[in-house]
Amino acid sequence: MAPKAKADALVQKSPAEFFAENKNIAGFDNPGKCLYTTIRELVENALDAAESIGELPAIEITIEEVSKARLNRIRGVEQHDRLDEQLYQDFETEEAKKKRLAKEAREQEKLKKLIEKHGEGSKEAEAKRKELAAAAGAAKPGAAMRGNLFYKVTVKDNGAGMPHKDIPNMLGRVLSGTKYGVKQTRGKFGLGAKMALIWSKMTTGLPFEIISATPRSSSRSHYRLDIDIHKNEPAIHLEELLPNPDGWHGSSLSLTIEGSWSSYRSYILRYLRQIAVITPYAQFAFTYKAEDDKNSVFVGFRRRTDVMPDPPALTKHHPSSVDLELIKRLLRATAAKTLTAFLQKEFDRVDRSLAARVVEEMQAGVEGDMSPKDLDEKQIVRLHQLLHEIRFGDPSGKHLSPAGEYNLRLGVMKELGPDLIATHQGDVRVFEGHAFIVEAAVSVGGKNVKPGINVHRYANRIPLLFEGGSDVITKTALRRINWSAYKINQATDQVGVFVSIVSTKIPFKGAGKEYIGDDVVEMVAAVKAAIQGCCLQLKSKIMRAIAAREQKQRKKTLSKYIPDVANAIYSVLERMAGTAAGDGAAAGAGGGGEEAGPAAKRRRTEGAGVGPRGGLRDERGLLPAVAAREVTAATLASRLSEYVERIDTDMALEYQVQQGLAAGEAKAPLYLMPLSGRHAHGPEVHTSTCVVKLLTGYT
Ligand SMILES: Nc1ncnc2c1ncn2[C@@H]1O[C@H](COP(=O)(O)OP(=O)(O)OP(=O)(O)O)[C@@H](O)[C@H]1O
Repeated sequence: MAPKAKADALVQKSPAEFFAENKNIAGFDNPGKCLYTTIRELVENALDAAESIGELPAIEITIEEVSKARLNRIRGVEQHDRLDEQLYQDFETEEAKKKRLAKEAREQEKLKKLIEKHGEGSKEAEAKRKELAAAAGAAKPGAAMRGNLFYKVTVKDNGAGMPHKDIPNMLGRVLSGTKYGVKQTRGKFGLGAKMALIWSKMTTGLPFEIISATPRSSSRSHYRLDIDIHKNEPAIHLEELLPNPDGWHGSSLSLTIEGSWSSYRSYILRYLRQIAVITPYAQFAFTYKAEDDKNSVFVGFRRRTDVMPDPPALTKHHPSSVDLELIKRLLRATAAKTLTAFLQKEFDRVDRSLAARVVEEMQAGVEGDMSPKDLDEKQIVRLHQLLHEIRFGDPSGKHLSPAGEYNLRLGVMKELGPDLIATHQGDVRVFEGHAFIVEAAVSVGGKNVKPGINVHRYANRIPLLFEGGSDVITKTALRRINWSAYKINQATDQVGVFVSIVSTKIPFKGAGKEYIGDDVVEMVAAVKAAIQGCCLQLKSKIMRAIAAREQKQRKKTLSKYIPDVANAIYSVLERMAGTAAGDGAAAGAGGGGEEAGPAAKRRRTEGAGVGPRGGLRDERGLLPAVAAREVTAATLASRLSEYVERIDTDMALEYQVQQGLAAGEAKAPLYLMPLSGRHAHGPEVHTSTCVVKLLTGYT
């Protein structure tokens, strides 16, 4: 008989337990990704903290390798000598070892042959070498473990710091933070730093080390704290106040975690490079301290501007964005005494008269001067329905803080140095009652840019590096833009597409904040419009560049033939000059063969006048000058070169004029000089925007 199934026991989990068990939801997938996400969360907190007090961010990021032996010393664990080697993952039998070594020898032989065939340093040899290095690592027992090491991660900022008493809850309680309001911030969920702490707890067991000071504080808070995952509560190991003699403000947060620098190094550096693009007013100093110093890395991203965008402002909930629960929460928390005042005070775009009209519409005994706390369940439901049915004005978007076209352009120029760049900032748009702005930059060329469309995504000025395939920005750039219409070759041009979305609500898919879904139609349209705005500007630049290139090529081609043409013409002229009296055939050939005979010869030899720009012929005619060696092949070549040069300038000018006319603006040089009493002026030309006085001379 089958055993009787036991009813599943009821278990309750704290939010900390939930996220510890499902850490991939928050971007903590594997040790390498955990190292990356830890840095990301701490850097974004640092930027938010500096910008919140209008301070130009200066952020130091340090990753320090911690060997297992050192970690054990820190944790007070004694050195462990193995008793039974066979128990361990990295144990290898003699036979397996022999097999592995034989295989490695065979592969080395193949590499030798490739070097003989293609040469040392060739693409083929290098590819094989890489393959061997990867295979050698993976083939050894226990390899899966070996890439992962332990790292002490420290991020220090010059931001707002944290109030002493709030630090344990801010950093030791999952889902607690100061960024839940309707405001554009990099952080949102009150989760990131705590996830890093949970990861640290799961892998090294070491606590958070925090030093923080608020502006003008005479002391620095020093905490060593941990999180009780079961209770979702901070566990404080050390709490002290240190003196702050130099008035420093900011925070320094340290964690020791397991990670994999080797596999996520490129992501970490790419992330920093991209955050430097969108935040050129910030300064980042990144140090990787390896146990073996020759593997250490330092990368600095200097501040390129002191112009910081206006900080985002806290705004009110838009009526169409609230759900039933939120309305109840607002009703419970409000200080407003009347329902009309409640609507006016708690919601965006609701003034006194609109609030009164909404109350009127609620009917069923609801009065404007009743206390909002007296609304019963049915009345609240009615209010919720009305807030979603009534047409309210759109949020203004003034509370948002886009990077700005200036910063975006500067950042791209600084990091990529492209040949061409265009930027565009879209209008404020709205989805689900939240304002958003999309900005874009599209660049062509530059250093380290691969051929094709290279998409860089930003949300609330955070670079998004993962899950690009599903993101609204990637999908729009790759599928919804007809690049060839803008003279851009999608496959071969080195195109950088930078799109930044800022909003009080970014529709991220998941708490890891890695990508924005492609299902918000308003966002799809705004992203497309922003990219197209850049492309339109680029198109005219590209067409101008193509015309200039073609012109250069034309000039090069013409110039190439000048020596041959000059020699050919000159040899004809020489013959004509030497045999002018009787060589009708030669003269006919030299004149193109369409006119022959003595009269035509006379016209040619006597010349048809002087060229308008001081040509080759003088009053005696060309042939006597040739006969006297006053005109040589070199003279002809030099005159032809001048002509090609002049045609080039004329064409360029004509092109410029046409371009100007095409763009609806005729261009002419304008000279400005200060007027003095000595200047006499004659007639005046009045236009809609200015008066032009024509100078007639000095008095
Ligand atoms: N470097 C810092 N300076 C000042 N305050 C900080 C700093 N780091 C964290 N905080 C405070 O701690 C809170 C919690 O941070 P945490 O990273 O856990 O979540 P968050 O940034 O609010 O949201 P998210 O999970 O989306 O990143 C923040 O809201 C902020 O108030």
